[in-house]
Amino acid sequence: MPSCSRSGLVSVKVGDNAAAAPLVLSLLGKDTVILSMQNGVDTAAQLSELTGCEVLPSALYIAVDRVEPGHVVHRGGHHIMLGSGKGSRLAAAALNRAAPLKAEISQDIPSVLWEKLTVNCVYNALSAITLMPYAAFGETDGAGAVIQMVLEECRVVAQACGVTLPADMTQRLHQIIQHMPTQKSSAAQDVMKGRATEIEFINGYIVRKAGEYGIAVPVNFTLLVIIRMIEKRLAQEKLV
Ligand SMILES: NC(=O)C1=CN([C@@H]2O[C@H](COP(=O)(O)OP(=O)(O)OC[C@H]3O[C@@H](n4cnc5c(N)ncnc54)[C@H](OP(=O)(O)O)[C@@H]3O)[C@@H](O)[C@H]2O)C=CC1
Ligand SMILES: CC(C)(CO)C(=O)C(=O)O
Repeated sequence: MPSCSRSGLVSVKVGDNAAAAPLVLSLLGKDTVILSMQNGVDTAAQLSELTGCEVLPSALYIAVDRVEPGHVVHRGGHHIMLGSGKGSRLAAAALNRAAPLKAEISQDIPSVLWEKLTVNCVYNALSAITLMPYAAFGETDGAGAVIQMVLEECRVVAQACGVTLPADMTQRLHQIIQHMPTQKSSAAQDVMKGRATEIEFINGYIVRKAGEYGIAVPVNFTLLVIIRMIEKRLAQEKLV
């Protein structure tokens, strides 16, 4: 018999985990399963450290945009992959009941999270810099080549970390454009709202890991620094 009866979904931006941790803890029941609905490879582990509780990681292929308070637009995708662990079956069942989603449990969540990280490395920064939806990347001369360069850097770093990205990753990236063409990345939404992005946990993660292994990742590094500059400008604009 499963021993967990409730699921708590954490979907604050990763940078807000520390601030949100006391609230998360105050809402926990004895059997609550915490599910991180956040991007990034190690963000569930970070939340687990902050709360002292087991946190299930997940990878979301669901494009949403909170266009105003209380108004969320779904722009495509309906797939969630959960890590396996205490309460994961109940959490997946609850998600499948609550919304027209396809929640599944993966026995190899590190690979799933690295694949999702690669999707985010490719699309989040490009969309945040250009403020364009994913369809634009399929239509812009040269964008495909940039996407491929980001992917190949991620592939080498993933391999150094012990994860082999799927051989058909280029096609998988293309499918993202097909499944959510009108979506602007969560990072683009942050920029449009004048907020800090999660870039340090996306391309920034690749750059840090690449540094540990002595791997050159110039394209990811360039995207990271451009977003840092945009964030700096947004922060300065808030001061005036
Ligand atoms: N948007 C998308 O399509 C996707 C997003 N993700 C991931 O999901 C996560 C959430 O992203 P997204 O939904 O876009 O982010 P949003 O910024 O739209 O939503 C974050 C929410 O967290 C709330 N929040 C912030 N700080 C706290 C706090 N200390 N206590 C309680 N609530 C807090 C915010 O409230 P307030 O508005 O009042 O500040 C806001 O409602 C991210 O990790 C993102 O990478 C993954 C896949 C797709
Ligand atoms: C699924 C996707 C790519 C949707 O835009 C996302 O994870 C994000 O925007 O952060």
